[in-house]
Amino acid sequence: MTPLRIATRGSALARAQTEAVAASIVEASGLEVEIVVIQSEGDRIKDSLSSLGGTGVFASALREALLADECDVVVHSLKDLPTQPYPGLRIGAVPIREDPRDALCARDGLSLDELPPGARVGTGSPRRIAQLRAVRPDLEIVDIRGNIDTRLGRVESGDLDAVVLAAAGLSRLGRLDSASDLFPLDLWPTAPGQGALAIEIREGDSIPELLSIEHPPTRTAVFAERAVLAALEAGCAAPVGATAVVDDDELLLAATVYAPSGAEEIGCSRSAQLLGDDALVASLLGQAVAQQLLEDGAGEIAPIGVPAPTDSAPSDGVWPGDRP
Ligand SMILES: NCc1[nH]cc(CCC(=O)O)c1CC(=O)O
Repeated sequence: MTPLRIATRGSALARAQTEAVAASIVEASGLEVEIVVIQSEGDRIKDSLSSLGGTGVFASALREALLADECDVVVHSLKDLPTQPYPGLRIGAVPIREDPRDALCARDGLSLDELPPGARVGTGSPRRIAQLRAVRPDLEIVDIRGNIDTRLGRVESGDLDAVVLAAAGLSRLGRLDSASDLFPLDLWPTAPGQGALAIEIREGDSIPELLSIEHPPTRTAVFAERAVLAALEAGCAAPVGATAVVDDDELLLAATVYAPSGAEEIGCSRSAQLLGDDALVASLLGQAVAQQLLEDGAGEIAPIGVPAPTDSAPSDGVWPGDRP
């Protein structure tokens, strides 16, 4: 039997999460697997992400490999996938989500409140910048990029007082001990899909073994979060946080759009009963939240597109996640 070829980016985080996915597939199905490492443009280029020309730089090399039959399955960080569906591909599984919160990794175990005035905090994400400015306008925010170890290294070297990173990434790399503060989602919603993975496959393929790693409540929650961004027509520079959770038969969704300066924010939360077509409910709830945000003026405070949402549900595709 030929092994299932599972492709990943080459970063330590991507490899760690792909190895975990591969291990659960093997454990659940006994399938033989092979991990294929693919270099992406996003990994090679060290400039700021915004100069790379939009979303999807991390995903595109992997997707091309999938379409070229160089692999059978691709593991992505869901929040890095653009919202539009990719022709010929679909999301074959969404595994159970890790902690979706953002973490502060500060020197001396400091919390955000305890950072001294003017402390230097590194992040490249417009959402995190706006959130930091909103609560601590005195901080000096330093635009950084690079992988998680590089970012943590800038705190260890004393160059920065702190960085903000996803708890999920820290956890997957065994670095959660570096987190000195975990931000509650109700005050600090994170990127749509943060903490979740997308297992992408070719549209026409059927890989029943993937069912063993599918977690339907995670899929429903992240699709609702994605639907907000898709309906906001938010570009990659849009400071938008969204967080959804499935509780019994209820889907709860909250989203906030920030002015880049952090001086203003507009939030909305809604819930819906899950009775049947969960993907449709997720999509409609996301659209309703986005529409409310736009009615409340989100388009005036943040760089987002503002066409009125149509009454057709968006496909289950992908959306412009925020940047690292
Ligand atoms: N933008 C890069 C990226 N993509 C996924 C994660 C973390 C893991 C996840 O959210 O699933 C990170 C790093 C970060 O934001 O700190």
